[in-house]
Amino acid sequence: MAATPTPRRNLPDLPGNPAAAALAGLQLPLPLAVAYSGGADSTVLLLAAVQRWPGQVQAIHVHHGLQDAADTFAEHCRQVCAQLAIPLQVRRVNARNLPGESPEDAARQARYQALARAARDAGLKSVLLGQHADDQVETLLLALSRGAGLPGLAAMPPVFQREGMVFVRPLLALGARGIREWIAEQGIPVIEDPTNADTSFTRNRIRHLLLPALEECFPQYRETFARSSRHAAQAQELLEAVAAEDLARMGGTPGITALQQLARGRQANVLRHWLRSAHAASASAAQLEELLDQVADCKTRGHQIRIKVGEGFVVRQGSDWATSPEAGGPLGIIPQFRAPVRAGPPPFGRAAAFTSPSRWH
Ligand SMILES: Nc1ncnc2c1ncn2[C@@H]1O[C@H](COP(=O)(O)OP(=O)(O)OP(=O)(O)O)[C@@H](O)[C@H]1O
Repeated sequence: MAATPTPRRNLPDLPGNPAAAALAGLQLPLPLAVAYSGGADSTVLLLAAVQRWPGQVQAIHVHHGLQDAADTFAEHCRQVCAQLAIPLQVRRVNARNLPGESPEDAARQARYQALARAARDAGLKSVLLGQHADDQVETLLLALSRGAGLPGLAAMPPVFQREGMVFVRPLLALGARGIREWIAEQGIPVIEDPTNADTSFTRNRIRHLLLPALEECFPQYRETFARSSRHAAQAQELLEAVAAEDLARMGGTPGITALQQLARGRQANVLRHWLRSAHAASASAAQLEELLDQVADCKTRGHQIRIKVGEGFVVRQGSDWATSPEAGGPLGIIPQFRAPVRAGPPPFGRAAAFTSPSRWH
């Protein structure tokens, strides 16, 4: 639904908004959107944004259609935005998860796509998201609970691009409590998503059980955990750069001889990068270990490699044998993604058939 321009009225004076300081020094491409769920965090962000950039801010609400309450959420957002004279778009998405995909991931993917498109359609240049320091800690703990590597431990980036749109998370240094307390004092209604209390979701168990314990044990945990995430993000950038160089030296596809000349950790790094960048795929730790073992064992012409990764297979490509003499004779084989043997579904396309790495939060 397109944004309905509404006559601008003066916003109520709302001093002490904790998000105001977070936006004060920010220079962002304007006009911009606030991703407005109707919850406390994005409401506080929306209020701070319209005061920081008067006349340059619109709200976008994504109607997930997953809960019965979704219509009520959208209606709530309409009413608040109408009262504050903030233009609002409501976008409906199909957020149902595919087999093997988590419902939260599916909803998140659909939401970011809808936000990027809605912002672009309205000529907006960036989108602000309301995740705060507690969300960041929850994301880090979720990553730890899955045994994630550096990309997961880096948690949510403060700025990223998706579908050509710049997304910004300006509240990552703010704790949830200050936000909640401030909005409660303003008498501005906010949505309390009923699923937030449902402890069958791991994130909610972290919020309700772990964070209070962390608070007692390490009162500074928000800052220190965030610092660790920044270290992880920086280290990951370095690893990406090394992997890109290694892959470029191999001509864009990992050759076995070239891989064998690298230390095992560096092989893993370049293979992960190749899978992600060329195939939008990610290997589990076990799959990658198996692939590395196979690469190490690959010493004869007849050695086959065929390892399942995501929805596809990494195989040793017989056809590339003859075309890669520079890779060192018989071991110059290039493993590539290929469909499993002919029976069954048609060969996989480059990206679509593989599970994407979960980098979007
Ligand atoms: N339905 C939605 N429509 C638009 N933006 C959303 C929606 N759901 C979430 N977002 C954006 O993503 C951010 C993080 O989402 P999350 O699910 O953690 O928040 P929430 O608990 O639904 O709401 P809030 O963060 O506003 O309290 C929100 O702050 C908001 O900016």
